Amino acid sequence: MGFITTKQRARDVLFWPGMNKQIEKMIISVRYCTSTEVQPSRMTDSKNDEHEKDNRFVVKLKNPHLKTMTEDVLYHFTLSTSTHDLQDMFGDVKFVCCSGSPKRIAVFAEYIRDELSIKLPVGCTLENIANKTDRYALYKIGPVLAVSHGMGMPSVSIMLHEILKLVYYAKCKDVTFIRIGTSGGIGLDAGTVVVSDKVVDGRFRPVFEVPILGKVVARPAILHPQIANDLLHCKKPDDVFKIVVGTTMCTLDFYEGQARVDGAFCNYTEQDKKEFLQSAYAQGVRNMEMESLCFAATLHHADIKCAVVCVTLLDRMHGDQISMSHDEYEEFQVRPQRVVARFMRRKLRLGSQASCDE
Ligand SMILES: O=P(O)(O)O[C@@H]1C[C@H](O)[C@@H](CO)O1
Ligand SMILES: O=c1cc[nH]c(=O)[nH]1
Repeated sequence: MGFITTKQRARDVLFWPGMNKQIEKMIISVRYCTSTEVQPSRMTDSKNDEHEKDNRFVVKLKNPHLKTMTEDVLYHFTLSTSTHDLQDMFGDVKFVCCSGSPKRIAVFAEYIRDELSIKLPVGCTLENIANKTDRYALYKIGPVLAVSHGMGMPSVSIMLHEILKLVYYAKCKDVTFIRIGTSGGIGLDAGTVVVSDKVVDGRFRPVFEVPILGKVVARPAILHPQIANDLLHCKKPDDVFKIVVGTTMCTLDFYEGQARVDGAFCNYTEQDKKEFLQSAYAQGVRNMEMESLCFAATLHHADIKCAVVCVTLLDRMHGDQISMSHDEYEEFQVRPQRVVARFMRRKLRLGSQASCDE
């Protein structure tokens, strides 16, 4: 769990290889305020019990080497299979929600705690589980893991390798990953929430290319259509923002990669840029960001359902610079979080069954 009492925060618990499992479990249950202390999710009826036992839903990884390792260190999260009981800490995770910025993911963790009515024990605060490193931030809020991934695909890829191993060692079942991001919109008002139905690279190709052992391996980037559809239906009539579905272009860079003319370099004209954006729009592209391709391809490769939901910060048809006020930015970035919260409440059967009620 991601909860540490203020008293406990000061002293660090020592774990060592070969530590008696019972002692280790006790320490972890005190340190992370185990799931018995938070309100259990309502996915516990008899139908779901059967589902829980069904091994088809367990996270499996296509790496035979993992089975031969005596210890696996999830280096960028300062977690390890020999110092942490990952199953005890994370075994009940159903959703992994990801955003670029550690600050935004911390806000999301607090927000989702309230939305899912997760009760922290008296004196406990939500704590960054990866607080010994400044690479990523990681929070656990009942069945939700909230993790930051930094900017760009290399950073997302490292996060995904380690979080996928985490959910694998934790024996998590039926997990869904959702990227909750910001993006540049194409032909959309700023503040629109885009649910991606497809992701493409800067050349309109729905594949993520990874050079491995000197050869390019192309992994198809595929999102889960049903989840995209469910997210889209989490719209409420009184929302002040639109939710649309569209293709997301994932680029290697924020400036030239996204046809901006305001980077340090630019050897094309405003007209060239306009034509590129118009051509993208004609091909169904509604926003641009920098992580979705690696996200969709890696999770599809791991046979895990995933979705991408991003708010647009500007309409790229009208300019390149993002110059909104801080308050507007804060309000915009919470919009996709609200949609995802409704979706998770619905899946966890909290509140009304009939809709994505908040
Ligand atoms: O998850 P976020 O909203 O941080 O992702 C987008 C894409 C880039 O990483 C970054 C550029 O500002 O924002
Ligand atoms: O224009 C934008 C805005 C946010 N993120 C991007 O990648 N591009």
